Amino acid sequence: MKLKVLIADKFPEKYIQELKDLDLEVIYEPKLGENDLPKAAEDVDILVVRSTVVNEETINNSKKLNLIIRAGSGVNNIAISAANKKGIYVANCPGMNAVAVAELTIGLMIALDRFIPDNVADFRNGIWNKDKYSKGKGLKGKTLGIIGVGNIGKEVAKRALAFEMNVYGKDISRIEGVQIKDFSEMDQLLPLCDIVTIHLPATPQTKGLFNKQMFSYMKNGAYLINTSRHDIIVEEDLLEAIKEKNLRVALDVFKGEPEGKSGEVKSPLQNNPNIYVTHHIGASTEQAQDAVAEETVRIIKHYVHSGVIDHWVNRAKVTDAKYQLVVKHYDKPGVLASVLDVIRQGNINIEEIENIIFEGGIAACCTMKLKLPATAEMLKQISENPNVISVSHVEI
Ligand SMILES: NC(=O)c1ccc[n+]([C@@H]2O[C@H](COP(=O)([O-])OP(=O)(O)OC[C@H]3O[C@@H](n4cnc5c(N)ncnc54)[C@H](O)[C@@H]3O)[C@@H](O)[C@H]2O)c1
Ligand SMILES: O=C(O)[C@H](O)COP(=O)(O)O
Repeated sequence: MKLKVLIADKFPEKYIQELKDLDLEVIYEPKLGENDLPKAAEDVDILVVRSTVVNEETINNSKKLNLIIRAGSGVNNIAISAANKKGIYVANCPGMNAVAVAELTIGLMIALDRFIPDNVADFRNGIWNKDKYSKGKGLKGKTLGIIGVGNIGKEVAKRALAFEMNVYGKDISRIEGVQIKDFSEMDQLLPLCDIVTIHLPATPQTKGLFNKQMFSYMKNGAYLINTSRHDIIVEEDLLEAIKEKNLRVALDVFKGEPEGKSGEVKSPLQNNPNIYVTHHIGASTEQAQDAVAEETVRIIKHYVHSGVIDHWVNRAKVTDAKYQLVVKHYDKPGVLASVLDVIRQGNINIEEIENIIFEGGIAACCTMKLKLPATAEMLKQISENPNVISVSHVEI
């Protein structure tokens, strides 16, 4: 039976055809919303989404779902904890839309500095105002703080350096791959920045990070750009900070973003002259959408042909494994079963296991990560199997 793939978001036609060529049953329903998915994904093996929400109900209701691919970067629209409980893989396409988001970020930076959207709006309303709009500060030599220096943050850094800006960064990991000054504390970094741009994932640690306190560290009149996720900013605190400090702000994401691709929108940010909002278009260039779709097809192809999930995001980062047992053995039926039987009798849980065959198919090596140590007696029993070549056991 063919594997069934549901694509529940906009996806380029060329790549849908590539999936069909893999002998998969492909269902393309780009208009499905969060509430349609529990029924629509009930019977599919692979689900591909962009920002469409895959909630707990969709996951719990699914009968065969094995892989959810976020055709994009942020996976916060997927109920990962529910997927974990059912052993459903979640993967994404990291870096594939990074350039597109970086380009939008630079665009927003210039738009803020030169009041481009207001220029256009006035012109469309028959108003000429060279005087009012001739107050750009210029970007050269200004200090940019990049919060979250991952795939997107790095692309922003490269472009800002080409603009001859001072570029500083803050990340939980060491910043590598771009030559920018790495700050560990926001209260040290934010007061230096003329422009702050946020490129963080939405996680429990980043939720509400930009609150009253963070805004208190920012310079009067600084620009703030957020193209990541709305939850990182406390919007009420932002509105206060705009009043108090005359911050100027550009957002590609905001609270209450409509689920559909078109329709009405209502937000308390709407009538504030210090705020520009774009329509969550960071990733929406033809180049980025092609790159994301190509990567999605590659992930599916690799999974179908080898069972390997690339960019698997819900694999446990740490397990309870404390010991490693490596058994080299002749690759014959029943050898591994006998080793596993010894471990079972010792009531030890195997957290991870991998069996690799040497060229020629005669010998193999099985590496097991164990929760508890194997006893000397167990190791002796395993070694005594004539088909076992060697045994090693270490604490990890
Ligand atoms: N507007 C759009 O269309 C659009 C497009 C793509 C991505 N995004 C959003 O941008 C986010 C970033 O995308 P990316 O591709 O650069 O992701 P990424 O994973 O490559 O980079 C995120 C960086 O944030 C860092 N980080 C995580 N938690 C942190 C914390 N608490 N403090 C400091 N640093 C932290 C990580 O170490 C990493 O370097 C995505 O998660 C997504 O939400 C938006
Ligand atoms: O995380 C992402 O990749 C972006 O938010 C893009 O979202 P989209 O695919 O819905 O445009």
